[in-house]
Amino acid sequence: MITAEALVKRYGTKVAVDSIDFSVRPGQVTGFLGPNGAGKSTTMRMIVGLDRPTAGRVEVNGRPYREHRAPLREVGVLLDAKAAHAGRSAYKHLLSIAATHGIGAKRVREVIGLAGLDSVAGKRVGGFSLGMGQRLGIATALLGDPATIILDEPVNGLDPEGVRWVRTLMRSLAAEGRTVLLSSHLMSEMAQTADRLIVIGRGRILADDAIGDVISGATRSTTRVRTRETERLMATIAAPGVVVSLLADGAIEITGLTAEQVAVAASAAGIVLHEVASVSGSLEEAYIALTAGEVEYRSSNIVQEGAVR
Ligand SMILES: Nc1ncnc2c1ncn2[C@@H]1O[C@H](COP(=O)(O)OP(=O)(O)OP(=O)(O)O)[C@@H](O)[C@H]1O
Repeated sequence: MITAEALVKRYGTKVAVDSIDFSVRPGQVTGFLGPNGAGKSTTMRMIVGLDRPTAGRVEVNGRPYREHRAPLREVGVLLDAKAAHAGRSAYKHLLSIAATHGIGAKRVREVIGLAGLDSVAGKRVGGFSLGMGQRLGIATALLGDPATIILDEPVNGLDPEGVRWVRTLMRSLAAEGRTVLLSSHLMSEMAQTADRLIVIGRGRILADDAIGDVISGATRSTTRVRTRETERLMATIAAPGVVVSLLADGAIEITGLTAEQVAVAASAAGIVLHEVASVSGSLEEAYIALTAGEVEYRSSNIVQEGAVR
């Protein structure tokens, strides 16, 4: 469990984290999202005692990180995958960290296997690809078999198999009752991995909820219908607040009525529907909507994607 109360970090006049409160619960994967410069890394660094809060507090399992007697066994962290000593082998790197924390060589071999590094364990870390470095970073985070795991962009540089591995690993760690906090800019991946989301922008919390509620709160659901009697259906369902758009593929998209309401109205009018479906928004749409006014670094020419209307 991670809890933050009125947590603030200022660098000179720059407010990186602006008095935020949140809790990250055990048994779930919590996604940490926000535009570049939103304050995610700063918050994660404060959680693990690498940065001192300007005000407020943040605790892991009821205590500030630094006050834990065996922090590596309490919290596993991946903040910078390039942090490993380049001249050492992966095995020696892990062994040296393990040795200073009273962790045995057996656990080192376990995490090497868990991270899929068996075949390269004896190779110099300096020659590792970005993906191998990420795997080593995750192995390091798991070394102390911690109850809380914090990973900043863990899938960065991983191939599709590696991305899936991280997803499965995070889900299974949460299923074991651990607390998992994960940042990523990959929305589709986050949508498949996280149970809850904390979204921040310019150091403030924009959303903190179950992922489905974040999406439904920030996007609108539409009803997608296909019929040979498009015009009659449009006349049947016409009402204030109901907006109908004809899509390029011949289907129609309706806002303001649920799929059930459309089906009932069509049935009462004797209109045959070939397709009727409720289409909810995506996490990417929700994220873009939530962070629209909060982006520090934005490209000047944003192309709107979407259906032809
Ligand atoms: N050591 C520092 N000195 C001064 N400003 C800093 C420092 N570290 C971070 N900042 C600023 O604080 C803000 C938050 O940065 P942070 O790295 O936490 O964002 P982030 O959400 O992790 O971004 P990204 O997605 O790009 O990693 C940014 O405006 C950043 O420039």
